[in-house]
Amino acid sequence: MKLHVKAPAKINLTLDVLHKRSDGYHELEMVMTTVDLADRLELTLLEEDRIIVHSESRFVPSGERNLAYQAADMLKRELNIRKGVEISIEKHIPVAAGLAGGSSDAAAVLRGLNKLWNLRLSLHELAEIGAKIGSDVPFCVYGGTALAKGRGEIITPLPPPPSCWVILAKLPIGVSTAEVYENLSLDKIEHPNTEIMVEAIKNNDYFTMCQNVGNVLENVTLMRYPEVADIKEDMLRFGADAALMSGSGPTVYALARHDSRMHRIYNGLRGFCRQVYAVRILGKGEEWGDS
Ligand SMILES: C[C@](O)(CO)[C@H](O)COP(=O)(O)OP(=O)(O)OC[C@H]1O[C@@H](n2ccc(N)nc2=O)[C@H](O)[C@@H]1O
Ligand SMILES: Nc1ncnc2c1ncn2[C@@H]1O[C@H](COP(=O)(O)OP(=O)(O)OP(=O)(O)O)[C@@H](O)[C@H]1O
Repeated sequence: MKLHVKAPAKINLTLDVLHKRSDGYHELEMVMTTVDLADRLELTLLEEDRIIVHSESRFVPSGERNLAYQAADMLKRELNIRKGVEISIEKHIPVAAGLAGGSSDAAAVLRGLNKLWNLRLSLHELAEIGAKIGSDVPFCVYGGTALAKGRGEIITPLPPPPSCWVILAKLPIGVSTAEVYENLSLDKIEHPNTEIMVEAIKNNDYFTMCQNVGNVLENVTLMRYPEVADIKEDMLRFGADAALMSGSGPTVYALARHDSRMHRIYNGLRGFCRQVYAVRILGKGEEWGDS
């Protein structure tokens, strides 16, 4: 028995850090949404008690270090399952890019195995198990658009944001999320207004959404890699309605409402950045296209 699962990338419309916690994590408030750039996973049921993960991408770790492996393993241990699975990952989301690619693969495995192993767990239960793998996994279990709090695992679903193009640009730099959080100066933060962003989404107000994107991790990564700041500047010069870094970076994205503006930004960036993608916001959860 085989199952195909889609694992979409996420972008941060906002990312705010409130304080550093005693467990070493940062208390967050952020608005995230999934976009139509996705990995594809094939899950094959194994009767033997074994997890196999492979991918043709040379950037993805094999075996136990892969978050998809960790998701299957966590589910087996939590529920004492004796079945196995072979997971094949077709990687499309750039790795270590701020787009939660690994977390989304893990979430897709949780959703997929819920069906393949006939577990009947709710999304809430899958998200709770996902939180033990990584902070972004619970959001990826739900997909769509959400306000995330805590270390990222407390999820409040939101309606889809106003429809628009998202042009993503990823320079060939791999960023360590832990290092970015470590280098954040909490006293120098300019906080985005999460409440206004949530209202803008609820009111389907594209321009208020564009005016209020903000990510406090941006300064850390942009200071370290000025070439990422240059790409963001270029996006605005080519006519983006908004431009922002996603997660801990280095991917930056531009928002554009009209096709002509999207083409101008996409073609302008393609001249000097190899990994550029023009995609739509997926917005709604449960649009994974699993089969
Ligand atoms: C930047 C974001 O992608 C925004 O959605 C997430 O905060 C990161 O999510 P993630 O990659 O799933 O993060 P995890 O694998 O849980 O943590 C990686 C490292 O990031 C730091 N980290 C992560 C989340 C958080 N709320 N505070 C932190 O300080 C910790 O040093 C942690 O060791
Ligand atoms: N299935 C996977 N796909 C991609 N990376 C994986 C996977 N499993 C483990 N990893 C490891 O996880 C690390 C982070 O990769 P990922 O692409 O998830 O980063 P990210 O987009 O910055 O994540 P986030 O936005 O959640 O911080 C990489 O160093 C990679 O080696």
